[in-house]
Amino acid sequence: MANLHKATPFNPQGEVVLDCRLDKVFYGQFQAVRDSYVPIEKGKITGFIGPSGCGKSTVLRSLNRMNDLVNGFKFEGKVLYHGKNIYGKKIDPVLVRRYISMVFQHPNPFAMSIYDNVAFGLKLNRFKGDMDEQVQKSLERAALWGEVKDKLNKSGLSLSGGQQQRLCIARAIATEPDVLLMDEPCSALDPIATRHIEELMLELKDRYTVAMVTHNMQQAVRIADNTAFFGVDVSQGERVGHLVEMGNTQQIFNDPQYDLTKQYVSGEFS
Ligand SMILES: Nc1ncnc2c1ncn2[C@@H]1O[C@H](COP(=O)(O)OP(=O)(O)OP(=O)(O)O)[C@@H](O)[C@H]1O
Repeated sequence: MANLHKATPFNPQGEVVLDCRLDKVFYGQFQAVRDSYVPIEKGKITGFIGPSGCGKSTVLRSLNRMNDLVNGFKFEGKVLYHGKNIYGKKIDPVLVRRYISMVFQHPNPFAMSIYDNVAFGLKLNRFKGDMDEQVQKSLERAALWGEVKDKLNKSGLSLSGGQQQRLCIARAIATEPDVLLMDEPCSALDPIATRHIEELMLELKDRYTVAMVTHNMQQAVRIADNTAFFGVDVSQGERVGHLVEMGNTQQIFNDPQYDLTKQYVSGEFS
């Protein structure tokens, strides 16, 4: 049997909010991910990079049980949130997603007003405070308030792509989550809107812990504090994604431990 690569565990200096050990992740009979230990450090941006199909989104979506909704999904491992396993028997996945929120690749505002988009999760969670204030605060934190304050009743779909993505971020942070998971949040945006979102993410990390999938290595260098590089293992005849290496972003890009990482970050394969 081939000697399977197992990454040297990354030990971050700071507090770990999500301590994630993904032993095996399946979609039906297909194993998508193996042996990946991915600690997410508090108040930092962690970037997930790697070639297509290496399991970046699968790992990200496993961190708030978003994949539970996929038929045949099976998770072996642990995701400890402040020490508690989110896959524990008595854990309510809806509550998990209240604290570990998600922003998707394509801006997906609901077909409702800007105000209602932000208030949506608050109503779902039976928010008891001042709704107007919370909606305003969320839009301010998402750097969108100035652009929409006079048209809160207009449809969220009437906004530009970059504004829609900021609206989705406002919606995601309205319930005051702890962790924001972002799956290629800028891939559908132009460079200016991308720059806005990146600046916003740098501001948000003071308040929220962020984990983000990106195909853009320059983006990882610009904004990620830590980087997890995933690869595809074909040694057993199937294509199984796994963590190759994780560390401080500077170390991953300037002094990687493994040849595979070196080749990827230098653009020798993609
Ligand atoms: N819902 C699903 N059902 C079955 N297989 C899936 C599902 N989602 C992903 N996969 C498979 O799992 C593997 C990992 O996919 P995933 O989307 O996590 O990779 P990725 O690294 O994010 O890819 P990309 O960079 O292309 O978005 C792929 O082989 C993919 O086809």
